[in-house]
Amino acid sequence: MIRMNCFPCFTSQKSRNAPCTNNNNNQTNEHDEPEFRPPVATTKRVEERETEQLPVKTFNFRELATATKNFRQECLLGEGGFGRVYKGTLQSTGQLVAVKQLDKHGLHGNKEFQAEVLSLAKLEHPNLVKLIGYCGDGDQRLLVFEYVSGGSLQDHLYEQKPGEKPMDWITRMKIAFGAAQGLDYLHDKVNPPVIYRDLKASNILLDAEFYPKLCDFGMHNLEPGTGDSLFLSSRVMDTYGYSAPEYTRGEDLTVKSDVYSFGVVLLELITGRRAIDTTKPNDEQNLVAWAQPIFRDPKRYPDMADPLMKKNFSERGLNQAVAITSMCLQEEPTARPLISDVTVALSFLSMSTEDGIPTTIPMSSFRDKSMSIALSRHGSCSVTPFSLPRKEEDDNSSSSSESEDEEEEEKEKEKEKESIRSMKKQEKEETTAHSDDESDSNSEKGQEKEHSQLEKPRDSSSSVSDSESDQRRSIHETNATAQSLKINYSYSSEEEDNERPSSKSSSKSNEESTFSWHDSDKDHADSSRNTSMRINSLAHDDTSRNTSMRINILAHNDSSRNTSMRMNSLAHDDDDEEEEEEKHETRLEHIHSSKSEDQSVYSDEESGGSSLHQIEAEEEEHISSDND
Ligand SMILES: Nc1ncnc2c1ncn2[C@@H]1O[C@H](COP(=O)(O)OP(=O)(O)OP(=O)(O)O)[C@@H](O)[C@H]1O
Repeated sequence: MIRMNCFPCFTSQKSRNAPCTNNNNNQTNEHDEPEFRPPVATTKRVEERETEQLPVKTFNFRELATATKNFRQECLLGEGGFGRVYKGTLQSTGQLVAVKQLDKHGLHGNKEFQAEVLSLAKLEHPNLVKLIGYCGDGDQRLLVFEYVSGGSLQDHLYEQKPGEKPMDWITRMKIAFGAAQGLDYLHDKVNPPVIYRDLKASNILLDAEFYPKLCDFGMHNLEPGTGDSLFLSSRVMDTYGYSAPEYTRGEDLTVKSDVYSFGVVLLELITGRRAIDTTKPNDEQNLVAWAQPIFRDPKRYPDMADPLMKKNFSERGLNQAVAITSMCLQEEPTARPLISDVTVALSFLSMSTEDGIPTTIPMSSFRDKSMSIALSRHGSCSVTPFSLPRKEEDDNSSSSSESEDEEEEEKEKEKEKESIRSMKKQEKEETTAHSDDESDSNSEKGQEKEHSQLEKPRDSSSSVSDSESDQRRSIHETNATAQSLKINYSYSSEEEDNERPSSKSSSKSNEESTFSWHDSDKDHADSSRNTSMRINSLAHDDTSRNTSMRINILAHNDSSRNTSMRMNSLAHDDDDEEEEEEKHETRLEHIHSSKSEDQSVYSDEESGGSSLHQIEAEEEEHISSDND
């Protein structure tokens, strides 16, 4: 039923005839002339004021009725769980807006509504649809948002217009990156964190340049009929396919539930398949259920990709994206990565690598170990178990009390344990699944290693819009930060503990290392055996001596050769899991070689000790850090 259609006096003959573009894919630019301008005399604003200290306006109902041509059908953009959404033009400024008319079931009181609106208005980020204002006249509950002209991600993935080109890989990764940034803002930059609860492809809107903006965030308390099972069930149906397993188990939702939903969206971007598609055969209708067995079989990753992309993507990038996705879709919430870590990883994947420059994700970029563990597991980095300190955000924690630090560390350890448990569980499943095809499994390991190396971004020089350039600046900053990060790495968790900012400084805390990974990629034929890892151990001691150690990992199994350094990852012993988890650590121990002093063996015991990589280590001593 169409509501609020009783304002004929606000609609001129001209406006009746004027088309109200309700095609949300019409690429209308916000700066274009608005297509509808009712006569000034009939649309005089009764009231518009800035709500105290907040960039949100109150609109009266007439104003919004005018903007949407009395909520005419032709202005209807669509109807969702909250109510109908109309495209409109604010008469006072000519700005295009989306007016969301909240369903009146379970109507919230005016004060309650206002309070919700004010807290919504505080959420501002380039990747979130901006709330411009609201109307709470009488029993009206309307929200006015910026209009996003390009339609939703769902439209572009599944409801393409004739002649519309399918989205390419980089565009998809950029959309994922932008959406992750929006979510990261809600989870990490807002206090208290906002759980989105409703992340899905139809809630990711795209502007004319495919810049993503999340909508319907923070609206939980405005849901119609909250507490009314009839209305709740219709929304759950809509979100079905995106909801985390804990939701179906009746547990509380957390930020990690959003990470799960994000994983589903990422999977949709990669595969071009809907989260739920009832037109597909039974075993393919639920996207995650369909994808789970494929996650364990990297050989099948390329078949997973959206056929519309016609394999126009780097296989390595695909493998990394799938690795991130499968991590987000872990059954156990605590085993899923932080969205901030997903964001960092996607910042690298959303960079074009057409020039074939080897790319790097510094492990130090990740705040939580689960992401580096996941990427390591998918062969993106073999040197997982370095104990990494948290990123620069934690610098702020120096002001926190010691008990908070301890609590934080406990949580970290718990998360790490959970990740390892989850990995082991999955590894066991894989072992069972592949026990009848050992040779395949071996070749997979090789393939994973070959294709899943981490990528180094390069700057894009194309001209961009303001918002996009902001985003690129942000990408650049992220990368610059990541690349310049010095890892205070330690060889055991005890040592790591000693290196926490809150700890008393020790000589170890002054040992800083930069870590970069040069990938062996198919694209670089000759380098396929020469994955080179450069570790610059910068000893900031009184003599300012920098020790730079170069380690080349040669991807073959000849362990008998030339060893001077051994890296043991002690995280794998089924007999004594708890103890091993405590020992989750990497050791560098120098062992002697019969042939050469400058080569090493990297022993990855996590993979059953079967993969030994030759490491060539050359120690260079620099007199000053200037030489680095
Ligand atoms: N700010 C906006 N700019 C442009 N179009 C919008 C905007 N907000 C919503 N829309 C469009 O309006 C329609 C309804 O959106 P709405 O968010 O209410 O529902 P939904 O996302 O389809 O479902 P749900 O409410 O269950 O999430 C969708 O087609 C959506 O793309």
